[in-house]
Amino acid sequence: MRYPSKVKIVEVGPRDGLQNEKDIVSLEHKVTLVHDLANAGLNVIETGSFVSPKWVPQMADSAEVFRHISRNPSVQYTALTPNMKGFEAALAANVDEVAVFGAASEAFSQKNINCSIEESLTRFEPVIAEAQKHNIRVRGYVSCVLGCPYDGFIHPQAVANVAKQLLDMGCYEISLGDTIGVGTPIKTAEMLSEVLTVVPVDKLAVHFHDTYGQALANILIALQHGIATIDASVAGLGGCPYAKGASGNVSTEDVVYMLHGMGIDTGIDLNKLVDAGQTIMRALNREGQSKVANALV
Ligand SMILES: CC(C)(COP(=O)([O-])OP(=O)([O-])OC[C@H]1O[C@@H](n2cnc3c(N)ncnc32)[C@H](O)[C@@H]1OP(=O)([O-])[O-])[C@@H](O)C(=O)NCCC(=O)NCCSC(=O)C[C@@](C)(O)CC(=O)[O-]
Repeated sequence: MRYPSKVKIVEVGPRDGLQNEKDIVSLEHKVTLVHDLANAGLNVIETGSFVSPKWVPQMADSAEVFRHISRNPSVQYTALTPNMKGFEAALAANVDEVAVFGAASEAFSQKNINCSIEESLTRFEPVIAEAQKHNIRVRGYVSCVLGCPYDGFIHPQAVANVAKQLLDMGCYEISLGDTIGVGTPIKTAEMLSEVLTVVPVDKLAVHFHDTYGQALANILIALQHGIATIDASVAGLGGCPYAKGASGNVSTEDVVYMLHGMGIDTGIDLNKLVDAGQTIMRALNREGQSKVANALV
């Protein structure tokens, strides 16, 4: 079996990780987290989200987070932008890269961004066009690729359709999100095989939540399909406020440990990453979800 020799980790902890925290995390803790992650060698950090503060109050200070971070030139500091209002705020905050986020499930699209899949793609069009004018790369997320909290089963063809449309619209990378972490390895393989008929492997990323403890097994399947970009969240922080019951993302520490154990390079210092996770979990006053971090500590 051939595996990629190098994997890009997209660290989503400061955004996907923190967005579901009930108590507002202080600006200082958010900034420290971003700095610690950059120090650990992460070079793509999803730092915030320019969404409605009524919908996701925890992300209301994203512009402030961007203003207060000291930027490491080798790091891309990215953010979610669901519409032009979000994109304009991201531009003002000097974000390096933005992401639009669609879904393979109609019900989730309505609950999460208050519009149908088709309407969401129409809203993304000007965001992508404007980003291109400013030489800002746009990532496209597809949520609920292996199941939806409202619609249940999602057909792989539905995932492939949205992924292909986002690619054709100009997204440079498509991240396939198992938003509620229900996927299992064979289902993951079936979904990836379908998406790979329309999206080249070097344009794909995977984004697993670990609700049912399947994330690492599913990531292994993605690696076997040649996918070399993996989203993860330090200490396994996370969950989506519009996907009830969804637990955190797969923890970055666990992914890095597995990849290094397979001889795959990530450029990340695992000990510094574990420290970053410990620091944010102390601030949140609870234990992190990373098995590797808990074992090492
Ligand atoms: C998309 C909207 C805004 C539509 O929400 P809406 O209510 O339909 O929007 P609207 O255009 O009618 O505007 C309503 C109000 O929101 C304001 N507004 C409008 N846009 C913005 C903006 N960008 N930034 C700040 N404010 C904004 C707007 O100005 C107005 O303010 P008001 O006049 O009432 O005071 C809303 O549904 C929303 O913000 N949703 C975000 C939900 C979200 O962030 N979910 C979590 C991220 S997705 C996820 O976690 C999954 C992922 C990506 O990780 C992958 C995976 O795990 O699978």
